[in-house]
Amino acid sequence: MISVAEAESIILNLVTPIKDTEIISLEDSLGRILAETVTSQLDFPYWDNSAMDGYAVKFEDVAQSTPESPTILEIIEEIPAGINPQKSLQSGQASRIFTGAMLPRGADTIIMQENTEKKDNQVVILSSPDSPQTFVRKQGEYYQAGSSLLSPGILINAPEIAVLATAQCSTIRVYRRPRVAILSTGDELVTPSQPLQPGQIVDSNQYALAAFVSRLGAIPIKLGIVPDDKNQLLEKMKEAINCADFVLSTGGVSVGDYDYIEQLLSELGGEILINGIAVTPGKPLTVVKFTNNDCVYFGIPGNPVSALVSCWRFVQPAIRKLSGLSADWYPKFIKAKSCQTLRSRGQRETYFWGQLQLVDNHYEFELAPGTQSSANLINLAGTNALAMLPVGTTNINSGEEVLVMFNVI
Ligand SMILES: Nc1nc2c(c(=O)[nH]1)N[C@H]1C(S)=C(S)[C@@H](COP(=O)(O)OP(=O)(O)OC[C@H]3O[C@@H](n4cnc5c(N)ncnc54)[C@H](O)[C@@H]3O)O[C@H]1N2
Ligand code: MOO
Ligand SMILES: [Mg+2]
Repeated sequence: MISVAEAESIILNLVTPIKDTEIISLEDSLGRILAETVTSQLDFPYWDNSAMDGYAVKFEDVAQSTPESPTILEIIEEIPAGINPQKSLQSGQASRIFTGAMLPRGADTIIMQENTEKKDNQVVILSSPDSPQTFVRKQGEYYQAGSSLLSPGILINAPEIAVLATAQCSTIRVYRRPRVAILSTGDELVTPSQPLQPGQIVDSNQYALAAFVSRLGAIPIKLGIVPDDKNQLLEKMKEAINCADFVLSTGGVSVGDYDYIEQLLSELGGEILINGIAVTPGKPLTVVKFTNNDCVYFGIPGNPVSALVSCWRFVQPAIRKLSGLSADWYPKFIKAKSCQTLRSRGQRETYFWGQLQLVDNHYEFELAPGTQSSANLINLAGTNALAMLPVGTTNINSGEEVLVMFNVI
């Protein structure tokens, strides 16, 4: 068996990022990966404008103002936001102005309303600003037209959408979404709506993995349940390999008489790169490459917790790289105080599921209550993190520090 670090590196080396792109609207861009450098022909701010409700003035007019010796200026214009000022300020004059409104020609300073008194068409300036340009947002201060605004390979979330909208990018070039085929294998499996006969079990993996794939911005292609029958499996596996960038099948990767996946992958011409990792849960994870069409096949263990932990630890970085993200592929770990004693045999990198919480300015890991068994998916709900004991560590006492992987979705 290979180590988790070796497996991670084999998997990431195997993955070629998607190159195909498509043009989509800004409205549809949430969760997509930008495929081009975005530049704008507009400066930002677009023009000099006011940061306060108040008066636009010439600094030299008001530089000596105090409550005892105020400056009185004539108000020549009112400039709400969205209006193009019509008048140029001369010495001794002010324009009434509001937050976000364009500065009139001749003005270089804003006096906030609280430091003034209005008398008919005059304003009394009661205090001096520190310097010219006070409360002026200068054109191009945040961004100059033509320079790079956003780089390819970034994930588009609310902040990026704000930037794209302000740059008037109504259409955007993004990488196409990865296609991930999902199939569940096992004679014992039924769908959540089928009545359960003795010995059967509901296929939870199909739904959990589809949700996981969607959360990563990829397209899940649910191919359903396939019985432990070599011919049917072979056909479904072929279909999966031909329709997707990645295949995630669950079950049939251990050593039982009905565990056919590895044998069938060889028959299909796949090159088996991983067939067992020193990790728990998830030991029998099998990773296979198909050279003829770039497809990567993940034979994921059937136990429901093993399936999700394998996805979080090994498939997630691979989908991130595949999707065109330029960085941020790897799982994220931080140190946290363990609220329970964690025990492992020390022979495999061991993952425990539970919740990471910020308590009084430090992170704590709360183990999911009940049995930590790879067949017990019942206590998975609420899981947002995995505590990890490396090979060689057999015990973390309650109150001691443990490494916690927190990008668990
Ligand atoms: N002699 C050995 N037996 C097992 C070993 C071993 O090293 N030697 N490893 C164990 C470990 S660890 C795991 S993990 C499992 C992996 O099993 P498979 O990937 O072959 O999966 P199955 O045998 O098909 O099923 C295992 C388990 O999971 C349930 N299951 C399967 N598919 C689903 C699904 N879609 N939704 C929900 N639950 C599912 C299935 O009913 C079994 O209970 O092997 C151990 N055995
Ligand atoms: O490794 Mo299995 O994945 O522990 O249950
Ligand atoms: Mg099995």
